[in-house]
Amino acid sequence: MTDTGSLSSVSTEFWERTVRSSQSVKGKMEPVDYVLLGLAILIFSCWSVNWALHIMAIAYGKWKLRHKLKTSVPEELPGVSIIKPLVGVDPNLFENLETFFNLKYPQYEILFCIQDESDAAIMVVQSLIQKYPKIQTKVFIGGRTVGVNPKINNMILGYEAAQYELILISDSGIKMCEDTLEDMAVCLNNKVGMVHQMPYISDRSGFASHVEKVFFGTQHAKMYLCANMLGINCTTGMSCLMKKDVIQEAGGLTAFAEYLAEDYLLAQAFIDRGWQVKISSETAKQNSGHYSISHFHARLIRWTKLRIATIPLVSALEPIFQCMFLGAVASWAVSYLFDWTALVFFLVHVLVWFLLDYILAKVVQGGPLPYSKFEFLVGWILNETCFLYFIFCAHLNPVVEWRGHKYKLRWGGMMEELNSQNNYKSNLKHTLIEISSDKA
Ligand SMILES: CCCCCCCC/C=C\CCCCCCCC(=O)N[C@@H](CO)[C@H](O)/C=C/CCCCCCCCCCCCC
Ligand SMILES: O=c1ccn([C@@H]2O[C@H](COP(=O)(O)OP(=O)(O)O[C@H]3OC[C@@H](O)[C@H](O)[C@H]3O)[C@@H](O)[C@H]2O)c(=O)[nH]1
Repeated sequence: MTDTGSLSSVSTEFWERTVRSSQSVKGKMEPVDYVLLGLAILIFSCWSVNWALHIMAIAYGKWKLRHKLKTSVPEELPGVSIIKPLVGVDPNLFENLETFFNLKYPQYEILFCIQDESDAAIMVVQSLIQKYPKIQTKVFIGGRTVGVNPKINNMILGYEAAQYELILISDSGIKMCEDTLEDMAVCLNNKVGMVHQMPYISDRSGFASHVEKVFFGTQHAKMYLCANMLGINCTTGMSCLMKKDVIQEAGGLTAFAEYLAEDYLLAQAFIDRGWQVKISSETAKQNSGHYSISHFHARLIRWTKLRIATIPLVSALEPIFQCMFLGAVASWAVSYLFDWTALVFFLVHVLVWFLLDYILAKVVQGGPLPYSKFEFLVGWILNETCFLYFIFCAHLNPVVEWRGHKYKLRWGGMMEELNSQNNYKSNLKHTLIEISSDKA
């Protein structure tokens, strides 16, 4: 018998056995039995796909995150305008911003965009500019209202003043290594128009930080790596390098100012114009000095709301790829299809998932994990059990709170500010404080 022949005889056997077992349990097949049978097979298929995603994420992570592209002529890399949108100061802000003054990159400028004129971030930035007078910098305060998204309003002056062909949007909490910018820039070519860093967490002390690290190194990394490997847009804009002319072609940053998920839509604009969007080999080191479990959970709920409004279909599928939910429904499916014991199946499912996540966490870290196995276990259980609750909370209330302002999300990802009488439209100041000397 040929391979195809044996395969089709196996699948016929599976069907006959499945139908027989359903019939033997329930007597003659009723329409509802067909529905249950179909559902059980669908769940079992999703369950099988899930393991493929796990393996794919580990393999792709191992390859991509360790496979640095290099250029033999770094001095020929195009100039980069780095936009840093800042709101407030945290204990790590100075240290994080300082890493941008120490980049090993031939030509770049840093465009600090500070939302409020009374923000203490201005002092932090000024002291760094004084410390590194050779680095090209500009400071913009107050932004300009071009839409509702406050990050875009804040960045717009910096964006318009950018003089180089590449733009790096880099959130306030990001810490760079000396070669991070080069690592990103070498990924761009005549096919790849945008490169972003997969979100991760720098090594900070404390359980709250470990929980975030476990999340970004496991369930988040799994989907992020798989999506990127399959060419599916899954872009978080905390550290994104892109070609300015493509953004201009899409209408400039202003074109995204009505949306909360401006990062995802910006990447989509590149894809729609035939450009590829890739991740770089280094992960984004989020190193905000303010972190706690409640802050982390609030952020994940905000992101979930934003995904529900922007890409409802994907969001509807999200619970299916959660460990506990998938384990529970798959346990029912296998007990229905094969008469397996649901509880034993569920426990084995959770154990294997946990072990694969541990392997993935090590791959993403790329070195020894800064937490113990016990901390990983507790953080993992917390993340896996809370996620369905986040999805529930996100569905319950479409109002998003971001840096002290409230926004209501609409289908399609458009947003509307709720407390607009307090918003910063009223105190806009388009101020350019200082332009330092050119880099020597
Ligand atoms: C057979 C098709 C199965 C599709 C399954 C889809 C299940 C999606 C499950 C989880 C989603 C993961 C989300 C990744 C992180 C997003 C973080 C985030 O919310 N960032 C926002 C804030 O910066 C940003 O604005 C939004 C980004 C949108 C992300 C879009 C996610 C699409 C993910 C698709 C993953 C597919 C994996 C491969 C499936 C075969
Ligand atoms: O009102 C605001 C809020 C935020 N921001 C800036 O936007 C950046 C990201 O802010 P946060 O760290 O609070 O938020 P997140 O890390 O959750 O952002 C992430 O999710 C939402 C997307 O729109 C962002 O592009 C993405 O970076 C920071 O640099 C912050 O200073 C503003 O400039 N103004």
